[in-house]
Amino acid sequence: LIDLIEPFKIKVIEPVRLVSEERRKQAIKEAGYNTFLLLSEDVFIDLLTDSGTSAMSDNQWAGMMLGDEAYAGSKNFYHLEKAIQDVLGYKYVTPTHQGRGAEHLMSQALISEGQIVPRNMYFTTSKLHVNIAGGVMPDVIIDEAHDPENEFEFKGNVDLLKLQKVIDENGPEKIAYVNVEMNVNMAGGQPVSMANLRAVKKLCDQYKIKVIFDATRSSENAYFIKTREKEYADVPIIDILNEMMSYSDGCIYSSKKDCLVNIGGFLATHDKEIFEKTRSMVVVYEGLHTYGGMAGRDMEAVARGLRESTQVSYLKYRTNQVKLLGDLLIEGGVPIVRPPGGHAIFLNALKFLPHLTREQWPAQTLSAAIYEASGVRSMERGAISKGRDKDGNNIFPNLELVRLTIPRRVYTNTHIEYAAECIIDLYKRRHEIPGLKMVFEPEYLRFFQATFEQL
Ligand SMILES: CC1=C(O)/C(=C\N=C(/Cc2ccc(O)c(F)c2)C(=O)O)C(COP(=O)(O)O)=CN1
Repeated sequence: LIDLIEPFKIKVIEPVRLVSEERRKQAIKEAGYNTFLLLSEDVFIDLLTDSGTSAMSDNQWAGMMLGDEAYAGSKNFYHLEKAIQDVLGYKYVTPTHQGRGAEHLMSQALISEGQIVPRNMYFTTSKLHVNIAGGVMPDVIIDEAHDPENEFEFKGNVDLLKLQKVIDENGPEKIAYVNVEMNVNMAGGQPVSMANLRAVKKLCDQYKIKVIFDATRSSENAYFIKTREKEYADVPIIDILNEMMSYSDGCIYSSKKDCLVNIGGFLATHDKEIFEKTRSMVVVYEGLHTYGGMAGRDMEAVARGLRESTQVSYLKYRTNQVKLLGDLLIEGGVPIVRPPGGHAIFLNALKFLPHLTREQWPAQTLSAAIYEASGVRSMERGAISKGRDKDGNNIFPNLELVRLTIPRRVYTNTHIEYAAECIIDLYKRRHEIPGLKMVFEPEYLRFFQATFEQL
């Protein structure tokens, strides 16, 4: 039990309720079988996302009362800047309203038309911002990451041969930067090893190619380095993070995950030129360079949350709670991505619903069916999220997944057990689940607003 014990006691609660089965059937129909379109009040256990859904600590709430809402020079910005310098080791910080704000600035600052940004598997908003800036994002993740059953413990790693090939085929000047995500979301929350980060930087330095991290879940990645790379077993998380970030020129960071807050983002860098470029742009799109679309109180919460996220007792509890869900589902015979990720468990919808064709959207179908059966909300992370290729054809990735994303410090293990039990029950009657057809498709990031009907 010691591995699961919460390093906190609960001071404030928010009531949740399980609405009737009849209401759930109606609610998911009204939502067009898209869990993004459900009302929060109809959701019992919300495993849609870990983004912005964490519970803050009393230390963070106290910080909210200390918001310096000066337009310029807010003291909370300097607390945020200091926290980033201490925890991540970057000297320069540009605040943004959330991760997408940082992705927008970084892409616009570093990418010119036709350039290439190789990345260890795509992320939806990251890829879109690269495309908007005129770039393309080839996938350079290791092959193991595309195999849901492969148990390699660093499935987020960059495949150095694939990266070398992209450089050789296009020439280093065509590479805007190499983009490395930590605890790769679309691969199942899979970490990158320190050895791999070091090797990527070494390769890029040979060609003077910049390395930009997506450090959004870097605290959880640091914990996996500490527990899976033996030379780091006795190294403090903050030192592991500093070393990780030393293998980059800068990062974008959505604070809404590992920083344990409801809103916020930033861009941080060692490189004064990148800083000057993004700092001059932030005033166009986000706000002054000392608030970037956040209130002073929110910057204070991020500063305190970033430091809290490096506590081993917290990271141990957090990642073991995710693993608990994975272990229960494996015990129940449910096909999931292995090994369990840092922030979520991903169901393999192709194996869960083998009677459906890809055009019946197995992951979308499963996500809707789980809500109807249990009031648990999950997220489609398969072909609907992947979208269409440049010729407008649907892409059907190997990973047709449903993400069960565990918010930080929110749910008890009883909630986790309830979710597992319901999904195992659904698995036993999986052949009864009908497929879906898409009836509305928006232009951008279709998974947020597309609607479906049951076949
Ligand atoms: C690794 C990375 C992210 O995970 C991320 C966000 N993630 C979300 C929210 C989300 C985003 C895109 C979707 O297709 C999605 F359905 C859900 C999530 O749930 O996982 C962002 C962007 O950070 P912002 O959300 O603060 O702007 C940048 N980088």
